[in-house]
Amino acid sequence: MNSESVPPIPAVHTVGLSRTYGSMVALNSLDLTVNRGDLFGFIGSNGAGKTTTLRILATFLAPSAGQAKVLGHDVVKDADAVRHVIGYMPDFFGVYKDMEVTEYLDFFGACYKIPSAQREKTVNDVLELVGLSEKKGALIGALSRGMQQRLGLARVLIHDPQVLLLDEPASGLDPRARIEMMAILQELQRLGKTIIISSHILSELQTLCNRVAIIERGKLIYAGPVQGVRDQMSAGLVVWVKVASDNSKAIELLKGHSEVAEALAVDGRIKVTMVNHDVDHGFVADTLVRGGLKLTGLQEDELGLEEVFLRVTRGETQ
Ligand SMILES: Nc1ncnc2c1ncn2[C@@H]1O[C@H](COP(=O)(O)OP(=O)(O)OP(=O)(O)O)[C@@H](O)[C@H]1O
Repeated sequence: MNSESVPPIPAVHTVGLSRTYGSMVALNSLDLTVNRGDLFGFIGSNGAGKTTTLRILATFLAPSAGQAKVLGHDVVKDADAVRHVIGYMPDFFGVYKDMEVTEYLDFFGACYKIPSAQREKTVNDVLELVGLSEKKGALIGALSRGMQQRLGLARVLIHDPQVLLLDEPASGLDPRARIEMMAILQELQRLGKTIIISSHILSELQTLCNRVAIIERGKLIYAGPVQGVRDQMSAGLVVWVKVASDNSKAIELLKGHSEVAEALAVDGRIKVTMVNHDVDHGFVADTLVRGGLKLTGLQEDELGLEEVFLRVTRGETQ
């Protein structure tokens, strides 16, 4: 085998990863690959197993069965090596409210054995990355929730890890703080980090992540590009049509077309569901115009990830 054909080591690779708590199966044979450089969304409703997975990857929790590797290091056999390459931000973390921002980061820098001569620069760099340079001397307790989350992110960046495991980093943030957090994550991806972000807030991951995995009851339901979720889950493309008059004639004309599975009037418009997802819907306008009708609107239905998720999980939350 020549060197070009050796596949790159993925950022995260799990095979048959399982975790039980007594008789409760929290994670059920999870096979997951996250490539280097991915901004990877890990999606699941409450209790789906996201935190359990991230804690195993962060070496805080032992798997009951299966294997997990981070950049080729086994999380059980090679836990120390894993800890060096990851930055783990738990869903709930205590902040030392009476400490100043720089003191706090300096403390964690010392824990990671960053030499004191380097620490000031490292702390300044991470503060700049998360947009907190102005708050260097502030008491942590006086920071807003969004700032505290960003400080938490700064903390996990202090040893310059390659893989970030972020458990719901945007939870509890207002829309503005959430957008700021997402912008920072995009910047970190641009800097070459691999980022796994868990969330049940789907709409924000839709545009942020290049790949997503959906888990439910500890089982993987989907892994791949965001667009793939929509394609896989949407039975047929939906197009919304508006005609100047005579909806019933329009429906009759459309129903006569072999690509149309269903056409029905909904709130003054016509919802046209195609047989397939990847159909060219140009024929809809042709059919109506040739039938003597005046078309006043035509819009493809963009199936949101939220809706897809609901379809995918069929409400199987615990
Ligand atoms: N220490 C524990 N002891 C017993 N059961 C646990 C423990 N930790 C988690 N579980 C159970 O394992 C399942 C998965 O939990 P986990 O926290 O991984 O889910 P999650 O997807 O992160 O959920 P959330 O979005 O609510 O944080 C849940 O049913 C949970 O109740």
